[in-house]
Amino acid sequence: MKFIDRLLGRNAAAPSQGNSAVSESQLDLLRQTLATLIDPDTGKDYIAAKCVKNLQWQDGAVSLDLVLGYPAQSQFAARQSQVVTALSALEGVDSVQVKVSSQITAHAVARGLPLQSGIKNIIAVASGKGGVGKSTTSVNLALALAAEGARVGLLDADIYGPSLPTMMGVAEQHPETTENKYIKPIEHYGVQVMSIGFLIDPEQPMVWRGPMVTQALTQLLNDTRWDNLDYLVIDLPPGTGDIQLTLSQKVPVTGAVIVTTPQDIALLDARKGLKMFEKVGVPILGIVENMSMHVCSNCGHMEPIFGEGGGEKMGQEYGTELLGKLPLDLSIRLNADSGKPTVANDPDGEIAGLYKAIARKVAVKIAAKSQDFSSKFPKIVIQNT
Ligand SMILES: Nc1ncnc2c1ncn2[C@@H]1O[C@H](COP(=O)(O)OP(=O)(O)OP(=O)(O)O)[C@@H](O)[C@H]1O
Repeated sequence: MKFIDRLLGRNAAAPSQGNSAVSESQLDLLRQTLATLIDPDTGKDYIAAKCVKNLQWQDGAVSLDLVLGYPAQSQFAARQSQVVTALSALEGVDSVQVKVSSQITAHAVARGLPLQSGIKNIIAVASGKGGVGKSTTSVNLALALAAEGARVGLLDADIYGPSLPTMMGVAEQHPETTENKYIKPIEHYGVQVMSIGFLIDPEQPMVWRGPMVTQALTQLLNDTRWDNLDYLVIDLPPGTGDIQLTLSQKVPVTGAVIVTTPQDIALLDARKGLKMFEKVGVPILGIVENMSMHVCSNCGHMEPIFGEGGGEKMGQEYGTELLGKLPLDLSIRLNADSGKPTVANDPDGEIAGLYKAIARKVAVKIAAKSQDFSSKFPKIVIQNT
C-alpha cells in the first residue's frame, strides 16, 4: 500500500478517487441485481436483509461476502451459485467470487433480562402435555442447529424425567467441575449437554417442590461453563405450572417452541403453554406437530393415528407459524432410545431434513428479532426518570 493511501486511511484494493464515479455506478448495478435475489429462508432479498459485505468490482472481477444471520451450512453452495449465476450474467463481469458464511448475534429477550454469560440466544422447548415428543424434538433441534454450523448447548430442565443424557448417548458420563465452582457440560455430537440427570440418582423419585426445582434449574443454568454458544436449547418440564412460569420469568429466553401432537387433548394443553408464554412476554417462535402421520414400515400405508391438521389450526388461531411436522416413525424412537438421535444417526435422511428445516425456521425467526447490544455497553444503565 502506498504511503499516501495509508496516511489517508484508503484501502489500496478500493477503487481510486479518479474512477470512483464509474465504480459507484458499477457497484449500484451489482446492488440492484442482488436486490432481485430472494433468500428462500428469510423471504427477503440480500440487500434488504443487509447480507452483502465487501462488495468489489475491479477489472471485470466481482467479489463479495454473503453473511447470513442464521446457521445454514447445508445451503451455502446453493446460495453461492444463486449469486454467481445472477452476477455473471451482467455485462462486463468476467468472474464472480462469493464467500458465504453465517454470523449469529445475540437477540433481545423479553422484559430486558440480562443475557446469560456465554450464551447468545436461548430457545425454550415446551409442551402442555407429557409424552408428546418434546425431548426428542429438543435433541434433534439442537443437533440440527449444530449440523448447520452453530455452536449449540442443550439443557435438560425436565427435572422429573431427565431423558436427554440417554437420548444423547451420554448417560454414563459425569460432568467435571472447573475453577472450583463451575460444571463443564458434556460435549457429544458437537453439542454441549447439561442435565439434572447427571447430578441425581435416576433410580430415585424426584420429590422436590416447585421453588426447589426452579432454584436448582436456574443454578444449573448459571453454574454451567457454557462455551460461547450461539443457541442454548432448553427442554422444559411438561406442563404449564409454576415451574415453567417462574423459569420463563427468570431465564432470558429469546423465544419458545411448542411441541404438540395433532390430538385434541394435546392441543388443548399446548394452547395453555402458548398462553403462559404470552403472559410472561416470551415470544412464540412456532409450533412443531409431532407424531403427525404414521407410515407403515411394511406396506407404506399412511394413517393419522393422532388426528390431522391440529397444529395448522392452532397456528392460525394464535397467529403462530407451524414450523414443521414429524411423522410417527419407529426409527425416531429407536434412534432416541439408543442414544443416537435421528439427526446424528442419519444426517442426510428425510427425517433429519425435516428437523433441519425446522431448525432453520427457528434460527431465521430469531435472526429477524432486534439485536441485543447490552454486552457492548455493560456499564451503561438507562433509567426512566
Ligand atoms: N415422531 C416420533 N415417532 C416415534 N416415536 C417418537 C416420536 N417422537 C417421540 N417419540 C418417542 O415417544 C416417547 C416420548 O418422547 P419424549 O420423551 O421426547 O416426550 P416428552 O414430551 O419429552 O415426554 P416427557 O416430557 O413426559 O418426558 C419416546 O420414547 C420417544 O422416542
